[in-house]
Amino acid sequence: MYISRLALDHFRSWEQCLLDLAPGITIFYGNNGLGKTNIVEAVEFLSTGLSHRTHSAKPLIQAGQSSAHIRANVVTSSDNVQTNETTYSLTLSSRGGHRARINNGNSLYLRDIVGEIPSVTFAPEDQQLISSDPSVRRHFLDSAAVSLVPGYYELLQRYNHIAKQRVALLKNVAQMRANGQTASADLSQIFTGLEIWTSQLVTTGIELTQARLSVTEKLRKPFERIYQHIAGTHNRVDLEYVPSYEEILVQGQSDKNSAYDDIINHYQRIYEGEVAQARNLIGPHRDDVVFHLNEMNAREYASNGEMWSLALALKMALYEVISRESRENEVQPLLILDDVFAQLDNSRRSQIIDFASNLQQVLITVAAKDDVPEQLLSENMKDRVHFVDVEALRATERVLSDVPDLDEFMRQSEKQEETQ
Ligand SMILES: Nc1ncnc2c1ncn2[C@@H]1O[C@H](COP(=O)(O)OP(=O)(O)OP(=O)(O)O)[C@@H](O)[C@H]1O
Repeated sequence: MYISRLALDHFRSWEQCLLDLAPGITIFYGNNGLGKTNIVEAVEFLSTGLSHRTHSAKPLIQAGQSSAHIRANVVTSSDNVQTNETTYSLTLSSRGGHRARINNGNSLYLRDIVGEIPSVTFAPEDQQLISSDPSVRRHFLDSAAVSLVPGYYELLQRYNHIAKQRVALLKNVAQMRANGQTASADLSQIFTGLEIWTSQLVTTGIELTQARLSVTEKLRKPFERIYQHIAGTHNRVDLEYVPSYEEILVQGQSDKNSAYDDIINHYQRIYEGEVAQARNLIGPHRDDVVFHLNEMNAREYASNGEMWSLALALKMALYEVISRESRENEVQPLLILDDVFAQLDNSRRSQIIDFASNLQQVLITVAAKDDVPEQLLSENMKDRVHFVDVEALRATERVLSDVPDLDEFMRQSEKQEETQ
């Protein structure tokens, strides 16, 4: 699978951008701040509904605009013979409620197309995957699960919505108590609401926890094998999912109902604390993942280099698992390497290039052409490696941005091609 054409409209710093892409390795180069990461971030968002740089879609929309568009023509092929071309388009709105479309079909939600173009992104932020706070590791789990668990994106959105509603009610209770309203019809209505939202939170949270558990289980073995390949077979590594709903691990996955009862009891025990802090004190939004390196918690003991290797092995494992699971559809995920070479030593750089060399499509960003590793410039890679000068692309944008509407813009550029 590869993207043959990418069009952006009011996405981050891009007023408009139209790019034809080929299978193989495409390297976007240009000075800092030109918009290289913005291009690959658009692909990542279209693929996963998530960005490695932001938790909300708002910053993805060009400042001063109310919406942004991403459109990608995706070619699926087997044995390099093109079999199908599909156009995925997504309109991000600053008011939320993003809309998507496949070819000229009906209007869809973002959740309907998430995972259709599987991808894995390596970014400089990966170095902090092991060491930084749990939200970064949860983001990794979510981006893995959207490609591996059908319906996960919607489940996550649902959970976040329920969690927000529940917090609003906890705040109401705290407010009413502060005002001395300890018994009123309003308060008993809030209690009923709280009971309903808690029940929904637990049901959705259990599903989310089980999905994350299954993703971690799928990653564990390939992660260990790949880490040993990178760092030597004497190393033992493991991945441990630490769910906030620890009752799930005690009960075992099959016993959903008794886990439900135990978690509801847990919420009852911590109710006073939740009201005092106006927060959901337990739930998948507090999950974490622990990396064990030679029986030690890597977060506390691993060196910087080891943390890089753990993160690379994890991402490579994810790539392998997604490839394996989508094999029957003959879909090979896209690989995005955003500005990673400058931070890696020669050995890790080689490992990542060996990994990327034969994949169907790899999108790479580098600040300068000199940052491109030698291996990618060798004679035998010549036919597979393509370069995009992002400064020149910006210059084209200025000409094309006279056309205000993306659809019109796409039609014009297609017509232009036909006449050439
Ligand atoms: N929503 C937005 N609206 C307008 N401009 C934005 C928006 N979000 C980011 N930018 C601009 O995009 C630019 C950064 O783009 P990007 O991160 O793609 O750069 P880059 O070419 O990858 O640079 P580097 O090599 O430093 O990583 C910055 O100038 C930033 O101000």
